Amino acid sequence: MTSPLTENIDTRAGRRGSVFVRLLKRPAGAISFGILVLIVLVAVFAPLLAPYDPNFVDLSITRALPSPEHLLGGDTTGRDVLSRLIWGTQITLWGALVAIVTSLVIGVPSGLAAGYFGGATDRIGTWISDAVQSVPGMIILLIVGANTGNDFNLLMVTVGVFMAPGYFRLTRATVLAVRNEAYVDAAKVSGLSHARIMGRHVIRPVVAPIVIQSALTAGMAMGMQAGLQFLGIGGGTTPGWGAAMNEGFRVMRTDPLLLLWPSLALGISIAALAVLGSTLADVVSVTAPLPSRKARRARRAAERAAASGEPLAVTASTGAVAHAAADSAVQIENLRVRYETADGEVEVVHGITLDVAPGEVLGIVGESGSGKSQTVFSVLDLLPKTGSYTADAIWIGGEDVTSLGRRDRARLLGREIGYVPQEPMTNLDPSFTIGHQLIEPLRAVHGMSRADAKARALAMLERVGIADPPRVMRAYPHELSGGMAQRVLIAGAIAAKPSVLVADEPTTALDVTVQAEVLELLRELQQEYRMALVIVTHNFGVVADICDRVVVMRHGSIVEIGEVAQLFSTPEEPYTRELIAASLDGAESRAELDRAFALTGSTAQDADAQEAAAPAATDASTEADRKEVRA
Ligand SMILES: Nc1ncnc2c1ncn2[C@@H]1O[C@H](COP(=O)(O)OP(=O)(O)OP(=O)(O)O)[C@@H](O)[C@H]1O
Repeated sequence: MTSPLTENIDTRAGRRGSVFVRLLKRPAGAISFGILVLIVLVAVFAPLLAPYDPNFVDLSITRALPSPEHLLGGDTTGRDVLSRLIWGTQITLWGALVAIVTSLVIGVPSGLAAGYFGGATDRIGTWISDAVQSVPGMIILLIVGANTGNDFNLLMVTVGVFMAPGYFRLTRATVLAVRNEAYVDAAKVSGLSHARIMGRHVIRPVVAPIVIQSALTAGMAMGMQAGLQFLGIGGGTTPGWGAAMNEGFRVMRTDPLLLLWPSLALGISIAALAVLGSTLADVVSVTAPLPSRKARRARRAAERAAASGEPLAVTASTGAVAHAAADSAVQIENLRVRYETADGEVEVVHGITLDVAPGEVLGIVGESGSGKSQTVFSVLDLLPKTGSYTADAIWIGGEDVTSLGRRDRARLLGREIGYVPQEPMTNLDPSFTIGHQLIEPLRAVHGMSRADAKARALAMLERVGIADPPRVMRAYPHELSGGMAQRVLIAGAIAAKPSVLVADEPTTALDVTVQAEVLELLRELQQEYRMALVIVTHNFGVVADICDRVVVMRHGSIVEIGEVAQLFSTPEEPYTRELIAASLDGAESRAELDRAFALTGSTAQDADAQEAAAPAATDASTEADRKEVRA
């Protein structure tokens, strides 16, 4: 029997094959790769391949033309040209390797830190990178050469330092593009450390551009090294290609072959590296990442505000609290969120106060742009770099977290607070299997053994209604439907049994048939684990279905807070009345649904039960629908 997962599998990735196979399928890729493999083999086996000692002088072959004994002839001092070229391959590749490793070691971590942390780290890193680029490299190389007795390795390290800004800029730009991706936020919320997020999730998209850049940089390093030896710097007695070119250049008129051989070797190597780099770029087809969810949302909201002529900042209004801070699961006092924009600082949440009791379900409802997400992002400490908040206090689990350092604050994530995002797909890292993404936080944050973490992950997947947990553990995110991905994220969010679960519009990105199941699942889990649940939504239907109390927000302020039943029956604010009318207008009531089901001989509850029993099958049809729509 085919499992729902198999039905859902998107086989495009498999058909495309690995990058390496695709590279070799292109003639340019195969030829350049073949040439480079040959060059590396020559370098590695130089002692076996070279027929003579590269420095052995036999005056009888001085400036000799090619012959069966000396295939490329002899040089001006009577040494075998072929042997020197073969040994030269080794020294040339070694020099390029030293330069590349140096620039990678300096450029990639600093670019990663600058892009990921931004702010002062970014400014200082960029300033140093610009400064290094503005220094005349050749003069520094001459100084290093003169003061170190032309030490070859030190010279190549210096070349590496001057090439590091290339890696810095590339890494920084790539990280800037992904650092606001939802899966990076999801990794933060699951409690992973910055170092781990950078080392596992942020570095992935950097790898392909770095490999491509390295192919090009290797060619440049070879050219630099040959250039230095050509100028008589760093050559010494080493038979590098640059030194051979220097010698050949001096006798170019009488013995042109002595210049030809090393020039050919260098030219072919650099060309092969350049062709390999550009073919690799084609194969990987590195495209600019899409703008992040937050950026898209900010842009949409700004466009809406501009179209309606509404100012972003409105008069502040505070909410009310129903529980003492120490008894609350979450309590926020006078929260303000601000953003730096091109027009200066803009306040988008204006001093709101609210609380959530342990085991309570609180809905935060409001139209798009009302500040719901900014409120929960502040609690989760997930505001983007341009955003900041101030609050008199934010209590989580009876502790005021505003007095905690960033590190201690981050420790709460994944333990005290779980987070279920709006867009399940973008919150899963496409580079790792589902199993890895569930197991990693359990091991890193909760110190579980691999076996325990795996058992917990499997149990959680089963609990959230995944039909074949072992199979889903081995799957990649693109192999899941939206509903399955959201169940996976819910499993991850509750795996550590947090006391508060924050769900930011958890059903918005899902098919309507799956929305009800996911809400039902959240409600069941909230009751089973006795968690507080904060659910952000723009839909009063969701509020009516699942919440105990509701906070109505508009333009960054709280309009009304109340028990759901009371708010529905006697809303105090005209805006709440409008919102309820707009949300429920046209929606079928439970009674209507039951009547409809009665005609077919079943009830709405029966239908819910059937859906819950076959969630993955519904997901499969959802995915099929999605594919149809895509087609
Ligand atoms: N990065 C940003 N820069 C500037 N303003 C921002 C940024 N992100 C959000 N905002 C602004 O903050 C306000 C509140 O946004 P928020 O994301 O909280 O809205 P929301 O109520 O969650 O809306 P939605 O239902 O669309 O998610 C909006 O006016 C938005 O323009």
